[in-house]
Amino acid sequence: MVSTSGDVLADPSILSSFREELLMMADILTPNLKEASNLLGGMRLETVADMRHAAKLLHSLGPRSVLVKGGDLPESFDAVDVFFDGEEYHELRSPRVKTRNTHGTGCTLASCIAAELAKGSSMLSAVKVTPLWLCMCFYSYALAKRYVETALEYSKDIILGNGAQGPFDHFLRLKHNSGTGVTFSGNDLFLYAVTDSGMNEKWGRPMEVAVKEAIEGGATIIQLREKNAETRKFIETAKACLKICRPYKVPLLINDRIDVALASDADGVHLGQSDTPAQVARALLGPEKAIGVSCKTVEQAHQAWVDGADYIGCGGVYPTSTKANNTTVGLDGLKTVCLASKLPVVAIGGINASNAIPVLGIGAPNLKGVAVVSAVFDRSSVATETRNLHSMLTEAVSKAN
Ligand SMILES: Cc1ncc(COP(=O)(O)OP(=O)(O)O)c(N)n1
Ligand SMILES: Cc1nc(C(=O)O)sc1CCOP(=O)(O)O
Repeated sequence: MVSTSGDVLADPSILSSFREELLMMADILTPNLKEASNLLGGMRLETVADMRHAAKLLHSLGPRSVLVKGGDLPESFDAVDVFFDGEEYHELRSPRVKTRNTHGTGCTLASCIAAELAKGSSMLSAVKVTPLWLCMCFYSYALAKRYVETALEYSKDIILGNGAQGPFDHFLRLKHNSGTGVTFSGNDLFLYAVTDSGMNEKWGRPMEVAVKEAIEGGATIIQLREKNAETRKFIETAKACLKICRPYKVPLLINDRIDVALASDADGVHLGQSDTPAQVARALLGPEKAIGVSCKTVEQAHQAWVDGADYIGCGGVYPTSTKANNTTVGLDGLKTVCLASKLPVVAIGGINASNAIPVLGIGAPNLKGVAVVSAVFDRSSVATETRNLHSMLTEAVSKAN
């Protein structure tokens, strides 16, 4: 209706249609201060308390939840938004990004919320208007706000056009990969090789050799899983392996250790349920690094998505002797988690060339591949075993399509 800079984008005659027809159909209403004021007959909005009052009044007009955006609130150093779901208020604050490039932030935020809600649509329609639905709306908003903040920060110094405001850059994620040339996608999970130093020692192979052979055999992503390495040695190993992975554009993730991922500029981390929460990892690593989370249940898979993870690892599919006391979820457990997950999934646990095909055959489109340790690293030739597994998986997938 009205841009943050004050430009009127729709004729005031539209207000009555908004109030009488549109608002009661809306899942969420996301006015900026000027729009909220217009919808409420010119009410003055100068403080966060005013915004809370406005959110409540707007909610009474029909939308299921309201987000009053305070990006241009005069009395605040922070960007404060007020979210109201009819029962509870949430305030989200973030430092104001000093930039003229704010054109389109409101539309982007709303589109991002819509996209996040759409990604969860099956669960939304299943639970209808329950508290969980309201949570979904709030979390969609929180993810959208993080995206907008990151894009604003990324494009704050761009000089484009002569207007009072400039555009901000929506495509940062496509362009910005810290210059590494590696951007994670779900398809990277196809053949996930997870290292094990004990197995390397047994076969007399340095880690770098094992990683190189796995990549040459067709591994599409590597995870360094070093349970006993000293921190400095772990960082050095990670840096050495990154030199091998980068030319192939194969992402290299670090198991558990965010400090090692940061110090080595690895492409991300894989976290278990008792490790650093993914939400904290995301805040520490930023938006470009990949984050995977181990999940055995539907609830854990939902939380991983909410926390901003990029994929989940689900297992143990079969019993394994690589990880002590690991609970097996079986093919049925894997399928249940996959069908509930909005993130891509990689299956793990006891998978090898003799039993991988039924895993890919469970009938879950977001199951993107298998993660293996002993099937490739506890073998005399890592390259040969990886190549065999890769060609078997490729053949199985092409037959299924
Ligand atoms: C791809 C993938 N999936 C699951 C795991 C297991 O991680 P976690 O639960 O943290 O257990 P440990 O690996 O730390 O023993 C994984 N590493 N990779
Ligand atoms: C590291 C790990 N995580 C698992 C889980 O179920 O989350 S199973 C596992 C070990 C997988 O080793 P292998 O391929 O040799 O069975």
